[in-house]
Amino acid sequence: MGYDALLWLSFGGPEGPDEVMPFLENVTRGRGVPRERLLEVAEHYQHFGGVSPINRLNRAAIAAVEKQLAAEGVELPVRFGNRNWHPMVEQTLAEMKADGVRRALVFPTSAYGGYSACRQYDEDIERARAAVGEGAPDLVKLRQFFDHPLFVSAVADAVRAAHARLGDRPDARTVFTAHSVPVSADRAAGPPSEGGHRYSQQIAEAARLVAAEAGIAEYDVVWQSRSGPPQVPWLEPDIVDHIDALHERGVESVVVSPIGFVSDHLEVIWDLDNEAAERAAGHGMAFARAATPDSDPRFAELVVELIREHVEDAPARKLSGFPVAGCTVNGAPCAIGCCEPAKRPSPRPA
Ligand SMILES: CC1=C(CCC(=O)O)c2cc3nc(cc4[nH]c(cc5[nH]c(cc1n2)c(C)c5CCC(=O)O)c(CCC(=O)O)c4C)C(CCC(=O)O)=C3C
Ligand SMILES: [Fe+2]
Repeated sequence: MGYDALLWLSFGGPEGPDEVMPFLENVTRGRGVPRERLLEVAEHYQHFGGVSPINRLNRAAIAAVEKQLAAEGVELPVRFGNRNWHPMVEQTLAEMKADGVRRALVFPTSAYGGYSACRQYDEDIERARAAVGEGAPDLVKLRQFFDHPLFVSAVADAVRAAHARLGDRPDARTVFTAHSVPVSADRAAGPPSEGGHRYSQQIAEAARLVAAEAGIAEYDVVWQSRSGPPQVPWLEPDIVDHIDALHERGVESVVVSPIGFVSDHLEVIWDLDNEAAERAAGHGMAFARAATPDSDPRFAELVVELIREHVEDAPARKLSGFPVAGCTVNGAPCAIGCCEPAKRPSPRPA
């Protein structure tokens, strides 16, 4: 098929208490995130013994994809590399080169466009290839999949299951949440000629598709886990504030679907299962958090389908009218200036 491997490219997370601060420093290097925010987030990790579930979940998802590849008779070894923590993508790519890989597909663990969700993975690819230098494997990134029917149906079933846990109350409110980003980053998301806001538009579209499939007429789209200095505007409302607002409107039960994420990483198990759930409990509201799609068998099918679609040059199976995006070679952006990193405030006055 012209490819020697699949590189599973993810965010990374610490796997012990001593790894938390070095990990956080990698994530926030040069990004103007205040020290206080870093220390606060470090606390969240320390509640779990300094271990984020993200690496374990990626390894489990990779095992499922390996099984699916074998079942479909596709011979493609899968390698795991991260942006911010071990196994670091630079190291993985060096090993791939040593093993004779010349050309690999890349599956990034984000379904969406935007700087943090798409373009930054292109930068990771570029950085890793530069680090490996001469003879670095060519890397072809697979497309964004927020509107793929397998993604949508896996999330929709998880939302249905969460409603069932609350006893299928007709008044239960469905709330979709995704990682907030600076308003400036969302404005810059997508090809410059197409008006920006591609990240928030795709989140809204995925929520619409999931709600339609789950038969939910009314729902909200909100944001979580904002970072950065307080004076910089990020996408709002925040999930926790939104729970207050729902309570004030008399809503008594809520289902929260982390549609912006593929797995239960730390921002899901802390910011939702802890902070948002506690706020709901404080108001006496019933609360259920819908599962993320990575543990659904359809997720492995989705990954293999994206691979086949690419190598067989088959038409993209998708439910939205947004153009196919994200599939580029060796870290090139989708278009000149696409999802350009937003200008970030300097951490210190210049
Ligand atoms: C859009 C988006 C996704 C979804 C797309 C995708 O999945 O890739 C995502 C995923 C994740 N974000 C994660 C963790 C963190 N994100 C941070 C900071 C930031 N995220 C941002 C955006 C996003 N982030 C932004 C604009 C920042 C500000 C700094 C910067 O501009 O880069 C910080 C720094 C501390 C803080 O201030 O929160 C941490 C620790 C983890 C791993 C959790 C674990 O360890 O299990 C995952 C999967
Ligand atoms: Fe993040």
